[in-house]
Amino acid sequence: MNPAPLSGLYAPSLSLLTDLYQVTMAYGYWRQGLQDREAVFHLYFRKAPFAGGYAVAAGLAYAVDFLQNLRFSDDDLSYLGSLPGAKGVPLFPQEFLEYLRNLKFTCDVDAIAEGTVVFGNEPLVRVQGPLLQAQLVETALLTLVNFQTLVATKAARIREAAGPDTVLEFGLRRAQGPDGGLSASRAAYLGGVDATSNVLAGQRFGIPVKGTHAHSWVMAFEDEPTAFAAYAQAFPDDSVFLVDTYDTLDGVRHAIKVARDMRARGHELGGIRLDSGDLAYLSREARALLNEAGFEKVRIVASNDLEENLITSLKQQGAQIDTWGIGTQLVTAYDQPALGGVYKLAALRKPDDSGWDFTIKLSEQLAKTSIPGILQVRRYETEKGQPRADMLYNVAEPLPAALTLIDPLDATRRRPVRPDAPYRELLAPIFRRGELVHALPSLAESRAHAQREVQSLDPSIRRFLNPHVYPVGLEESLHTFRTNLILEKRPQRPA
Ligand SMILES: Nc1ncnc2c1ncn2[C@@H]1O[C@H](COP(=O)(O)OP(=O)(O)OP(=O)(O)O)[C@@H](O)[C@H]1O
Ligand SMILES: O=P(O)(O)OC[C@H]1O[C@H](OP(=O)(O)OP(=O)(O)O)[C@H](O)[C@@H]1O
Ligand SMILES: O=C(O)c1cccnc1
Repeated sequence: MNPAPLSGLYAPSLSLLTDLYQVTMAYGYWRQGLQDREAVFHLYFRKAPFAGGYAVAAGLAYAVDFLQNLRFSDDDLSYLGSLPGAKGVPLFPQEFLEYLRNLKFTCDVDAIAEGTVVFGNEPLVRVQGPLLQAQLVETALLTLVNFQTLVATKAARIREAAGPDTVLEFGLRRAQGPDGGLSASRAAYLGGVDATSNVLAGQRFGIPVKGTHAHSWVMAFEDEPTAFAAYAQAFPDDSVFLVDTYDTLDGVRHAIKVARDMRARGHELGGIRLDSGDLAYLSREARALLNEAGFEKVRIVASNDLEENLITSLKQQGAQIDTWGIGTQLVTAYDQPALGGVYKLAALRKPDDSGWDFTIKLSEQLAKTSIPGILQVRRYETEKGQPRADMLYNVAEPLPAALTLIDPLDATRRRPVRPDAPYRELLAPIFRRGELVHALPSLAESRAHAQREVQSLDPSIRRFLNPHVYPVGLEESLHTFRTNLILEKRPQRPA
């Protein structure tokens, strides 16, 4: 089941979830009669986030929901019609608004499945269709895919650090507003956390919901043992006590006392939570106290501004923590709050329909120069399914028999492709002529896919510190074409 992830969160129609310039360009194209010229855009980021070696694609289900519902309502049109230009005349004439009223999304969309590991320069989404439409959806696609890919990647890193431990996402209170919280909970689950404290995300996406209690629960009673006992009365088999309100190790002793009473009544304490102090030391001490008292199975949850590097360090210090509660750092992607995904025009059908004009955006930096063509990503893998290298190629041109990958940033770095190397193509058809042609996987399936994908990467690419750079190359004829196009477009100024 795939509930429409955006429904009810915002205005009845989300078609204005865009930058004004998409609408002004749409009007301009319409005036020029260019609205139906066939165009191809790619959505991609340039560099994996968090100085990491990979990203986990996410947000496609939101993008599909958005595109399926792309229609301008009467309210949308009257709002656009109310916008004044500088001289007080309406920015958009009525005839254009009538055009928008009848507009239906008719593009082809190909995309990389959520949960797939992806690298810089690889199109996560490719939109091909009438120029006006393909341009119009830029901003929404970027906002939907950039943030979730960022958070799913952060979650995958936290999962990597936590190993087999349980990871709970606790971020809603610190998230960037309601959808910052909701879509972060979704992306965090996709990227590998086990459960969320966010009840709306549980209801909407079927994510398991879990939690403990706050300090205020303890503060609302005369003392800590009374508070724990009261919580155990309410949840005799589902209690995790927060033990650090006054003194952590005294708190553990109080939890043990109440756990004994629970056991006498046939119930078991689920866990304790540490939320301050030296988590390595306190968790070791807590584990020793619990084990001595015969509570080996009581879990130790830790929270307090945790992230992947702290988890790694705490494990190295011998922390006895088996459940990690992660809020702020995960849902706000604290160390890199935005993924710089972009959406670039890469091909335009020639006016006489005789083929394609491939387009390029130049930049002073080669890293920011776009890649022309109608791109597919081919992932070469070992027989065991470990990714070895990715090749970007232009599906509109024939592929040569002998393939060579060329590093887009350094043409001297080349790799010939073994003719029999197994591969898979990452971009799959999602929409054809505006019709959804792909059965989206459930969130749980995408999460399982993400875990397999990240696990399949070599540890040198997964490590946090100076990860190995995964090879992504341009197919040689694409590289040559791009180089020539750069030379053709760049002004050659005399020395
Ligand atoms: N053994 C440890 N090694 C490294 N970092 C730790 C360790 N124990 C805790 N931390 C982290 O140190 C940071 C600060 O914790 P600190 O104990 O200084 O303040 P605090 O416990 O948050 O205080 P407060 O009582 O205000 O919550 C947190 O991010 C916490 O997760
Ligand atoms: O630290 P995070 O990763 O964001 O995890 C969520 C935090 O939210 C709760 O704290 P609370 O709102 O009570 O604030 P405080 O513990 O930071 O004082 C909880 O005790 C965690 O510390
Ligand atoms: O359930 C918890 O322990 C929890 C939930 C939200 C934020 N911090 C902790």
